[in-house]
Amino acid sequence: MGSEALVHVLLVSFPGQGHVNPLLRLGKRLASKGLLVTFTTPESIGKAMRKASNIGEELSPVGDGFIRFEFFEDGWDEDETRRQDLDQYLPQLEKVGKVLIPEMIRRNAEQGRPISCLINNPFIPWVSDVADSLGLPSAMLWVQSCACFTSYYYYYHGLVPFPSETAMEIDVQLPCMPLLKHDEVPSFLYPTTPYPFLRRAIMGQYKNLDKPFCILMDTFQELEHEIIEYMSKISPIKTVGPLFKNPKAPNATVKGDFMKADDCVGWLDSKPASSIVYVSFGSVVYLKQDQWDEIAYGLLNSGVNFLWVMKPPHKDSGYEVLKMPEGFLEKAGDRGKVVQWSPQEQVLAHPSVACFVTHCGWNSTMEALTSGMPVVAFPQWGDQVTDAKYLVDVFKVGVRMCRGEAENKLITRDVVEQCLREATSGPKAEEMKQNAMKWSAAAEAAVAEGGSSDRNIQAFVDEVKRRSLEVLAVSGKSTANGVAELGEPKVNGELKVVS
Ligand SMILES: O=c1c(-c2ccc(O)cc2)coc2cc(O[C@@H]3O[C@H](CO)[C@@H](O)[C@H](O)[C@H]3O)cc(O)c12
Ligand SMILES: O=c1ccn([C@@H]2O[C@H](COP(=O)(O)OP(=O)(O)O)[C@@H](O)[C@H]2O)c(=O)[nH]1
Repeated sequence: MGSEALVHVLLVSFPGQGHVNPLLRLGKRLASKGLLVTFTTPESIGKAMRKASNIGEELSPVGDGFIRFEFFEDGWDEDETRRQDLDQYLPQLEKVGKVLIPEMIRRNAEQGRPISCLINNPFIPWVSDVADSLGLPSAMLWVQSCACFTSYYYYYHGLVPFPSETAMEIDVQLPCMPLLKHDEVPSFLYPTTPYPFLRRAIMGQYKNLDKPFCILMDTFQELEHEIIEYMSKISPIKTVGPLFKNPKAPNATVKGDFMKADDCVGWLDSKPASSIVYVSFGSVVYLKQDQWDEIAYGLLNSGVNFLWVMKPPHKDSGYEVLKMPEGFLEKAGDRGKVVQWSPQEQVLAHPSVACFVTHCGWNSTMEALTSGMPVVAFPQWGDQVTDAKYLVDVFKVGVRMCRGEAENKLITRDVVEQCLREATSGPKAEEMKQNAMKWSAAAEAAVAEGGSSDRNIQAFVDEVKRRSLEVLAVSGKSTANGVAELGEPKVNGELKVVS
């Protein structure tokens, strides 16, 4: 390559799979539009990512730009159990991040790659403070729906009543949104949530919401049209989703999985079209044994083929390792496959898969919609309960199997079987498939050249470039032409170009 000059952005991610995936996808999108992107998250996760995914020291070309990784130590021993407690871990990340991220930024400038903009995802809002203190612009990638963004916004500012200790069961009406029943409001906002630390983590982000100059969102205009338009007047939001589609670099192999995906594509290939139910509850939800058993029997009794993700619990989570019911695997035989982690994007795109039993995490929701995949909604907590409401009642691509963990109700094998049948055959299944295909087409159009999300990404890239000239002029650290020089591979500066 010649002496190309690229504007450099630093992406700082909270160390959760549902946070790393969208931020890394944004990174690839920005790189494909000609930026140099450095992605960073704590080394504890970096280690898992390097082991499971295609990540090395090198600079990876993506479209017109490049992406590279640097990880930072969170200052705790490898086996520190306090990482499981966000009330302890988030302040620790802030303490070390406020020292190490500026050092990383300085080091990059010294190596000829000055950074022009910082982008973070929720739970680590101090990244904007770091940017401010260095005179750099910052942006935030919101990794849930615009509806949830709005719910938290109204809660944070106390604009409407939410369920409270004295009025637990009130419904919530927000502008441009369907009425949310009390248990369809993001559940971290319930007074009784078992995860108050996640409410605090989100509220921490809202406290700093005036700092980023732009709030990018992994959704698209056509999907949440009215609420996006409404919130755009209040907050500088720009929709850029679905991020997992990257038409300019569809084959970029850089991935951020924490666990190596089990091989299951050959098995999917061996099955008839639309014959498989894919079951996955994402990276953090962990069900109880009795519920797991009911799902297992529901799958058996319904007669469908199935691919089921059974991830091991985190060793410090305190969860008991789930077991399949006695004789289950034998009875299922080749009708079913159980894996620890799946290549979900590939699974959802596979013609043998008929529907997706999902916990309705926002990433899974966007991936399902974009892949034209009907869902059976099995939300547990947080934004999942709101996403389930939208999947079923607004986007009309889903059957509801439960209302969330707060209901504390065992969903029996009969209900599981009935939902699976409803989602895989008959008029309802067909209607949902058609709707899903419609969303898939809309999603493709949003990210295609000139589509709503593509225009927003381009505008963002242009803005970052414009601001980078200001930043570098002020800091006086500019290279001759004000941007990073990516000339010959630098052997000392860990910049090796692979093509
Ligand atoms: O990784 C975590 C951690 C965590 C805890 C300790 C630690 O050391 C590291 C990480 C805590 O809560 C989470 C909550 C999440 O909710 C998920 O967040 C997504 C994005 O906000 C949503 O779309 C999904 O619906 C929702 O299930 C996703 C996560 O990845 C995590
Ligand atoms: O077996 C699996 C399960 C999940 N995922 C990915 O992990 C992410 C999970 O994010 P989501 O928001 O759906 O849920 P969370 O794990 O944050 O609750 C999504 O991008 C999925 O594609 C995957 O690749 N393989």
